[in-house]
Amino acid sequence: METPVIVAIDGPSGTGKSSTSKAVAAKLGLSYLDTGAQYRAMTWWMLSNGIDVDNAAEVATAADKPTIVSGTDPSAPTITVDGTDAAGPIRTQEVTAAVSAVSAVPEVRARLVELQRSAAAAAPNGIVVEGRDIGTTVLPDATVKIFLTASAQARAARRNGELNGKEAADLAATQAALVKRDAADSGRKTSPLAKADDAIEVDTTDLTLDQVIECIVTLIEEKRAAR
Ligand SMILES: Nc1ncnc2c1ncn2[C@@H]1O[C@H](COP(=O)(O)OP(=O)(O)OP(=O)(O)O)[C@@H](O)[C@H]1O
Ligand SMILES: Nc1ccn([C@H]2C[C@H](O)[C@@H](COP(=O)(O)O)O2)c(=O)n1
Repeated sequence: METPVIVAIDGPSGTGKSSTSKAVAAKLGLSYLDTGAQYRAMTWWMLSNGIDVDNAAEVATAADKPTIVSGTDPSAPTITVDGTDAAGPIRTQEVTAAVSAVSAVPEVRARLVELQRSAAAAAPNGIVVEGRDIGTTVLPDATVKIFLTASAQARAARRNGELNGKEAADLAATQAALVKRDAADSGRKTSPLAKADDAIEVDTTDLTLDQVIECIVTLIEEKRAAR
C-alpha cells in the first residue's frame, strides 16, 4: 500500500485555499480538512454562549467545552458543534469579525491542533489540510507544503464576486477587512500565519482556479514519484 500523502496548504484569506484544496483532494482521492472552519466553529460557540471573545482568559477557560467534528469528504465537507450543523452560522460577519481574536488564544489552538493531527493520522490515503499554520506547526513533516498568495485587490474582487450582486459590494471595504484580518493572523504570538521555509509559494493573482489546481496536482505527483 502507498504511504499516505499529506498536503499542507496555507496562505492569507481569499487566496483560494478552500476551493483549491477541495478540488485537489477530490482529484487525488484524498481527504480534506478546512481548519479555518474549526476556528470559526469555536468562535461561533463562544459567541453563542455569551463568552467575551476579547477576554483571552475567558476564551481559554471555555476552549475545551465545545465538541467540534469535521467531515473530511472533499465533495461534501461538514462541520458540527455539539452535534449541530454549523456550516451556515460559522460564515456570518459576526463570526468573521471575532475569529482572529479567538484563534490567537493558545488554549484554543492547542485543542484544535490536536483534532487536526488526529484527522491527518486517520486519513486512509492521505489528506489536504488548509489553514494558516499547517506547514509550520500542525504538520511540519507534510509531504508537500504550498503557500498561496494573491494581491489584496484580486482577493477582494473574488470575495465580492461571491455576492452575485445580492448586496452592494464595496470593494475598498472588503479589501480593508481582508488586510485587517491578515495583519491580526500574522501578528499573533502563537503559530501566526506564515510560510514554512520549505513551502512552495504560488501567486494566484493572475491564475484561474483551474490553473492553480493543475499546478498543485502536478507538484504533488512529482513529489510522490520521487519517493
Ligand atoms: N485562482 C482564482 N481565480 C479566481 N477566483 C478564485 C481563484 N481561487 C479562488 N477563487 C475564488 O475566490 C474566492 C475565495 O476563495 P477561497 O474561499 O477558496 O479562498 P480561501 O483562501 O479559502 O479564503 P479564506 O481563507 O477566507 O477562507 C472564492 O469565490 C473562489 O471561487
Ligand atoms: N490554521 C488556521 C486556520 C484558520 N485560522 C484562523 C484565522 C482566520 O482568520 C480564521 C478563519 O479562517 P478562514 O475560514 O478564513 O480560512 O481562522 C487560524 O488561526 N489557523
